[in-house]
Amino acid sequence: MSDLHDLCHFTERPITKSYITTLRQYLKLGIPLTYTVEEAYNYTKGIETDPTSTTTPLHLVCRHYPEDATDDEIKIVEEFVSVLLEYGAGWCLVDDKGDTPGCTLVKRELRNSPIYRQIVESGVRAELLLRKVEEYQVEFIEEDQIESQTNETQPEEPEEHIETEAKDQEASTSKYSEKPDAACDQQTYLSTKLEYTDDALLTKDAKDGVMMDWETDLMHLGAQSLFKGGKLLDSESELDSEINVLNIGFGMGIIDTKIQELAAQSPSTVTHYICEAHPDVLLKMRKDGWYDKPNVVVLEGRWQDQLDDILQKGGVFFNGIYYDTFSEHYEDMLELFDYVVGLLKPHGVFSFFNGLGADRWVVYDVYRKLVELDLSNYGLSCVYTDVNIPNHTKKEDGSVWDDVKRSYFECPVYYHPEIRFIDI
Ligand SMILES: C[S@@+](CC[C@H](N)C(=O)[O-])C[C@H]1O[C@@H](n2cnc3c(N)ncnc32)[C@H](O)[C@@H]1O
Repeated sequence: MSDLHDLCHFTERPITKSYITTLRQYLKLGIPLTYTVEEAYNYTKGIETDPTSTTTPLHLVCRHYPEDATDDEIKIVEEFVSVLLEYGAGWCLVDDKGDTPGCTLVKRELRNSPIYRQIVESGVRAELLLRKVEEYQVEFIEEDQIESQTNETQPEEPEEHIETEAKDQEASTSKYSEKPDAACDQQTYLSTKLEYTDDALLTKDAKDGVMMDWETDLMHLGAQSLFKGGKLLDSESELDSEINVLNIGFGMGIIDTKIQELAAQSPSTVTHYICEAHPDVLLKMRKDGWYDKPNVVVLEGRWQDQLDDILQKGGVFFNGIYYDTFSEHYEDMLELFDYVVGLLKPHGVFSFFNGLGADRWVVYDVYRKLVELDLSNYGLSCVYTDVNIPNHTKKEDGSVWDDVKRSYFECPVYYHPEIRFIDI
């Protein structure tokens, strides 16, 4: 433990400006505000191996932020956190307990605190910056490379991008794992055998949860949102005479079954498009008679190809589009937004299964904002309904995740998105 770490314990009360002054003094002395408890420990013990966790000063602030802080003290802590963030505190580094700073606040039930909001905003900024860095393939040069480059007359191209050590200790921001397996690589997934169980669709060998029936209520909400796009503009109740609904990703057919139910109740003719890429799922759809249902159009293949086709041919526009696939990433969804603006009717509704970053609440909150920002660039606005999801982690005889490789949803609340063109 160093003086910097001690400072983050807020043992001296009240918390006054002197905390900021001292923090800035440490900065002047060249102490990085990202200095971890593990690094300090290793330094004092003469240990040379790299630590496996990163308990940063920001973690300590989140652990020791006093619950009874006065308004004046809260303002100082906010300023303290701003300085930490300005000087590189990572919003998604994990500490010795496997928590990010935001997770620590969630555990302390301080999700409504201003510093939680600061961390979420910093997460949004970091993700946007990271995207730009990746988009423009910005290369970082290691210090020793800089030295060698400045010493040499013929500068060499740096051979590889730097992988920061911290990367291994960051919380995952994607729905599924980082390893090149069926859960994150489309080509691998599409050639992986699947199996339907009583309450789930899994990859046969690795037991990745492709779809699980605890999501049923959320799928019903999704289906209802799509039919809201059946109403004509400037009308309380007048419906399109022809309603087109598109669901991307059949899985267990939960949302499609609900769409069929709502279509049967609708006074308008509803054409129900289903886009599905996996051969095992297509086989199941055929066996279960989906190909024979009137007004159902099965688009066999990846949405990337199928929607391109529809857009090229023209003539079909949707009142509702729902997106819920597997082994795709946020970048894929960003690509989908291009098709959404091209294929959604002016009064249509787009929705998706929102599991973005949902293995940690703070990451889920960061993605909530990112999605809003990204959609606004397409002239779309997103309204969330917060839904409690009781019992999604438990069933009578254990957890719903017992037979599944890893849980992909750990938040007690689901942010159900309804997306429309702005000003509609
Ligand atoms: C999570 S499940 C969908 C569950 C569905 N919402 C339900 O209510 O049961 C994901 C489905 O998307 C399909 N899929 C994955 N990538 C796809 C893609 N690029 N295009 C079309 N379908 C895809 C998978 O094969 C799988 O059937």
